[in-house]
Amino acid sequence: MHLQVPDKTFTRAEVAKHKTEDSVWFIIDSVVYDVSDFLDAHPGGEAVLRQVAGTDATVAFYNLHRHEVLQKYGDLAIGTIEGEKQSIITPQIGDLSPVPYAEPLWLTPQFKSPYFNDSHRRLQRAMREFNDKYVNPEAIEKERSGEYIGQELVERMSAAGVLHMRMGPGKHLHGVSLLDGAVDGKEFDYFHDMICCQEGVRPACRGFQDGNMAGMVIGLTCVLNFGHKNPALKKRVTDDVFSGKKKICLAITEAFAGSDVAGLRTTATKTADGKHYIVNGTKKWITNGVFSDYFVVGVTTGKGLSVLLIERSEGVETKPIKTSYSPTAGTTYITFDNVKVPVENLLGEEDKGIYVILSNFNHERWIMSCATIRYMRLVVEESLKWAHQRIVFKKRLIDQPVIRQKLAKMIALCESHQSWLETITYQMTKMSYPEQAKHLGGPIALLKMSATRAAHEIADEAVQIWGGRGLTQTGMGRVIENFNRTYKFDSILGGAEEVLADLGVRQAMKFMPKAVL
Ligand code: HEM
Repeated sequence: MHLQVPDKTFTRAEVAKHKTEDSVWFIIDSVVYDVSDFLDAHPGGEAVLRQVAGTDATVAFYNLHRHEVLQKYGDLAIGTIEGEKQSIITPQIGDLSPVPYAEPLWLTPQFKSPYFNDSHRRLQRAMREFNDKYVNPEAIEKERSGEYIGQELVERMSAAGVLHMRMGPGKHLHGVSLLDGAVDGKEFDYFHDMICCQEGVRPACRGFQDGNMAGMVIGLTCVLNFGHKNPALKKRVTDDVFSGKKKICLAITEAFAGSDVAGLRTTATKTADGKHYIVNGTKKWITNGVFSDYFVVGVTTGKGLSVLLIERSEGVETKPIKTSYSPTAGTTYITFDNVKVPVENLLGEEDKGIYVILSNFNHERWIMSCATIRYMRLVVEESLKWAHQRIVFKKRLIDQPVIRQKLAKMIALCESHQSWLETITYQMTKMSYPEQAKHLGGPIALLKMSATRAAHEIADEAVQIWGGRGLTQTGMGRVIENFNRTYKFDSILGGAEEVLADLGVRQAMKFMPKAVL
């Protein structure tokens, strides 16, 4: 599809006359723009527009702007040049990108994959359309403004089953309408899960990506899997969260303990009548905490760790923490001051909360790998587009061998990690939960560790390709700037790179045969 412009046509000679004080016209990709009333409003200033008045400004324009600028300011177009057609494609809602390597191979028509069936492809199409229409515009707006996700979007995601799908495969999907039947909840597997996760990265707003119910993805799991002691509570919380009425988060890390969860210092002491716990302590870096109603909290209970579901109530205070990504993520410092929690709110067994916490880790780390790897691809796509459109030293960037070297490295890192991710995902579809815990903890830890190392390399190369724009939050380099500023979140959250590397090798050590040498 091309830009929608008025039917009128002009000759190039007619356009050339409009370079006067009162009238400034120019041509971009065969479309004629009258910017006479836009001169004052142009963010790049009036002088630059006057310099190209009456001429074909296509090269100059694309050297400085993203194509989407022309969609936003479509009213400035007054017609096309007689006998000419637009050549630049305007992406439409739901479209796949035609740029090489911009989509994973399984979505590239010429390539085949053993892993994906029709329901995966249907879900991918439906998810992309849904995100393009509803999620991405809000993501871009909220990433910039720092406001939290809007209730209308949360409810729309709830009605479409998008919130449910974010929790991965399971009974919670049975009988739920998922994007108007794009996939049946019973056949939803980890490849569907991967699709939801990877499609969600495309607006390139790392803060909003977490602000968009990341707390639910890691917090509600504990209620679904370990809330059996109190079925009424489990049902109420699950219904509240899936309907979008209430929000939930996972509160484990503290100023005292990050990846080292055994060092937690928030205490839960039973009252004399044995009916309540009294919780005291603090939690730090809690995603979505500021706007959450429910907190899944790691506490010490004397002989070990336990996990409690705590409702926002007297003694619970939350305040935002400023981080290097957008405040829209709702990163929070929480204090619990003599908070009274019914014993029925215990998730799993007392003093055995470590199993509740650990049970979350593999899926969380796998999700983070899906997202990081998809974000890397977005950076590759943007960089390929930019390298073809940016002219420096009288050549396109792509014509410089040094730029092609950088792109080659970026593409290779991206493709190799996606392939590894798909291999592990396939194992997940074939293994029971205990088998996954036994055999995949190590590989998933190594995948996440390696993906974030690759992200580090890609961010570094991409900023070198983009120059100042890779450090500028608005305009052409927006995606690169966001990636470079935020990729570190994934190398810390859910287990730091070094901790995961060590875990991966220690898991392998467990399987070493005794007599190898
Ligand atoms: C219909 C035509 C145009 C529109 C709607 C437009 C709009 C914009 C917008 C929205 C920006 C802010 C940065 C961004 O979002 O990318 C911008 C920046 C700029 N524009 Fe334009 N522009 C147009 C044509 C041109 C042309 C033809 C030139 C020069 C030949 C030009 C030169 C610039 C410059 C130098 C900047 C600053 C870029 C930077 O900070 O990196 N613009 N323009």
